[in-house]
Amino acid sequence: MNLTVLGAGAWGSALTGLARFNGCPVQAWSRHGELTLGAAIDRCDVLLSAISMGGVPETVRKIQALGLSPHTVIVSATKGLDAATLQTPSHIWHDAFPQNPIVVLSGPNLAKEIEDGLPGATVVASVQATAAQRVRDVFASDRFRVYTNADPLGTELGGTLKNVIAIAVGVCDGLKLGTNAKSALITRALPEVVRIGTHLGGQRDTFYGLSGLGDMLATCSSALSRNYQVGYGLAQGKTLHQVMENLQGTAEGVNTTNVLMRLAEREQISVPISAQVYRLLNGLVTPQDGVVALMDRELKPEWWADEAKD
Ligand SMILES: NC(=O)C1=CN([C@@H]2O[C@H](COP(=O)(O)OP(=O)(O)OC[C@H]3O[C@@H](n4cnc5c(N)ncnc54)[C@H](OP(=O)(O)O)[C@@H]3O)[C@@H](O)[C@H]2O)C=CC1
Ligand SMILES: O=C(CO)COP(=O)(O)O
Repeated sequence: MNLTVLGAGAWGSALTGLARFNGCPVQAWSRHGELTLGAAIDRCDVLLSAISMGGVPETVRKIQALGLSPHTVIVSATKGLDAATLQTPSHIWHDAFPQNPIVVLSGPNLAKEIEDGLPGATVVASVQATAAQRVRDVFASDRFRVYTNADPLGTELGGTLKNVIAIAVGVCDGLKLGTNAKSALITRALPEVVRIGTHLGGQRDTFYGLSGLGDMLATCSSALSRNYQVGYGLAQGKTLHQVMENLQGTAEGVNTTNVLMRLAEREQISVPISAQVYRLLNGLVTPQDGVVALMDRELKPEWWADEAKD
């Protein structure tokens, strides 16, 4: 099975390494490399995109113009939301290539740990089980367990929404608010992610699995996470511009937060934690005042029978 990986950033490189470890022939394409996009997509069985969200629509358009075999399985490993359409990356791929099987790959996968050969697990999700299984077999090894799942949207949204929460948790740690506060924040963020994700069409159980809770725990508990680093830097009094200038790689949560707030307003979904992250990123609140706003919220039962309530 021939694999082409689009994007030679941290995640694309780690996934290329995992496939090569399994003996899979891999071509890695990046816009600055020597391999042309035409040659990269020619005769590939699996085309995996690890391009950051901002580059997905442009790359999809280029591949549409070149033409892609309808038999090629497309794998989206991007965790973001498109600012123009408010869509997920796999939706953009599906709209452009409706004949092709689409698989989402997402999980608690800090690229650096995978590059270091540490054990980990992920989810490959598709409405076409055989496509998910083919992708599983490309990446699964004794260092990387790959689970299949039939809910690509829920899998993708879990990986995307946790980036917003990782910014909030970075703030919490940057302000040295303690382990109790951090545990409360992550735990209360979970129903928020479930509320948004299920409203948008993901299945509830998916958000409690590897691609939901699993990825939230990884990203919120590691200083390797770029999104966590954004929150941490803001809590130290840096401006967003200063934080982004010094960041190694992409922190999708910044763009995702802005897109999420537009979605939440349009769909009337209550997102109290994400709303404070939005206000912080847009200079409408200080980190300290964001904490006060969350602590001052009306007291309520921990669980509502109606999950749409916060
Ligand atoms: N790093 C991680 O641990 C993980 C990351 N992800 C997700 O994977 C995605 C990529 O992350 P990561 O690899 O870390 O980010 P990086 O910043 O390291 O790499 C981003 C990649 O996207 C490419 N790219 C950006 N814009 C364009 C464009 N217009 N056309 C073509 N290529 C483009 C970059 O190319 P160039 O180098 O030429 O700029 C680069 O290869 C993100 O959505 C992230 O959330 C998911 C799981 C783990
Ligand atoms: O998605 C990730 C881990 O699963 C990587 O997180 P960051 O993008 O915050 O580094």
